[in-house]
Amino acid sequence: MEPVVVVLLVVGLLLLLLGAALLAPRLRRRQAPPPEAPPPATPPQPPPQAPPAAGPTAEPTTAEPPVAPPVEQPEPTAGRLVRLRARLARSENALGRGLLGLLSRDRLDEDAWEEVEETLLGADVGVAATTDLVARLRERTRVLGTRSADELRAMLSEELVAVLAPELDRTLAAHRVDGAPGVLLMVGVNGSGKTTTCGKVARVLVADGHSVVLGAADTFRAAAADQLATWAGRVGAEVVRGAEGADPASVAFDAVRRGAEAGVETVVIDTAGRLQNKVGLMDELGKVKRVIEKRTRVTETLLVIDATTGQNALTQAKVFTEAVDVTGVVLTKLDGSAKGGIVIGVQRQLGIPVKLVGLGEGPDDLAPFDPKQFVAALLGGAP
Ligand SMILES: Nc1nc2c(ncn2[C@@H]2O[C@H](COP(=O)(O)OP(=O)(O)OP(=O)(O)O)[C@@H](O)[C@H]2O)c(=O)[nH]1
Repeated sequence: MEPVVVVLLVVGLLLLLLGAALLAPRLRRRQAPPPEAPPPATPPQPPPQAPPAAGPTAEPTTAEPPVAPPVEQPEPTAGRLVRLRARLARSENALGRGLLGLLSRDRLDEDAWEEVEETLLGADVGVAATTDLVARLRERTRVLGTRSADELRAMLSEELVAVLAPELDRTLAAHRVDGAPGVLLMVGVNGSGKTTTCGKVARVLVADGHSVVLGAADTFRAAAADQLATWAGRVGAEVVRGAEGADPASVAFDAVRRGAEAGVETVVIDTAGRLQNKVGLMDELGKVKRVIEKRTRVTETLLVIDATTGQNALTQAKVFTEAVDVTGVVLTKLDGSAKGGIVIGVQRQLGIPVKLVGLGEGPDDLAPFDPKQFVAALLGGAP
């Protein structure tokens, strides 16, 4: 064999050995066993705890369950008007004291009677009721002759109470009938205080020991449903609401169905009060009522009127009475008005009893209306 060939063979052999030496570890790695099999099952371990805070008494932290807001105990309704009578101070000054001052004049001439008339009209008593009242007072002061302050006060009180028709039934038909919850429908223009009044009425009912479901059928204003939910939460009542812009009638229907399932005493339904279009309003309210009545009867329809909007409120109120069969009036914001005579005017012109009055923004500032107590507050003295 040629020496060159021998050298080439040796070099080739050496290269082969070198290549084998380099590839061997890689091949060993490729054939390595799969990762370790999981250890046998053990009971689940608690998550590792954060190291305790420094200090000898530190305890390990644990998550607190969410805390529901405390359920409030509303004030009883009896005597609320008496408690809130100071809120009528503005009306007391403008109407009560004004009239008493005028009638105690020595000479009640035509000018004096004109002033009495103006005082009554200025307090929103309305023309018809003012004419009646002045005629009655003229007659009685004539018969009475000389008048002591007490006699005058008693006479005025009797006449004001009489013109408030104390014989009207002012009880709220909000209770179960024929095995179904009472249904209270709240209507009125926006801003009159409907949503607030729904909340306050729910409290009145809860205060009297009844259970309530609230229906947020004012789907026009999203905040109204939130507002209602807050009122409900405070007294532990349930609220049924729909999506913003949902059909108010369907929300009202769901609320009534839920109230029936839960066996509550009353379902209180808030509505939107857009007045820009009378036909639209009548259609909407009419439909809400019709749809509810597929299931059960609406036992009370309350018209909420803002006392501070005066005679204008009456014009709007009439639209509602044409749309639905209103059974009672709630006069809100009487605390902010010097025109307490609106109670007389509203009742007289609508022919519907005032059942509740709002005397403030506090949760229990809604009182069952009582003519004698109201007149006593106006004139300042015991009923
Ligand atoms: N001072 C006073 N404020 C009241 C009374 N009742 C309601 N309000 C206030 O009137 C404002 C309007 O009340 P809401 O209940 O939102 O009126 P609403 O009729 O539901 O209004 P919409 O939802 O827009 O139709 C709120 O700020 C209430 O706190 C009351 O008797 N006295």
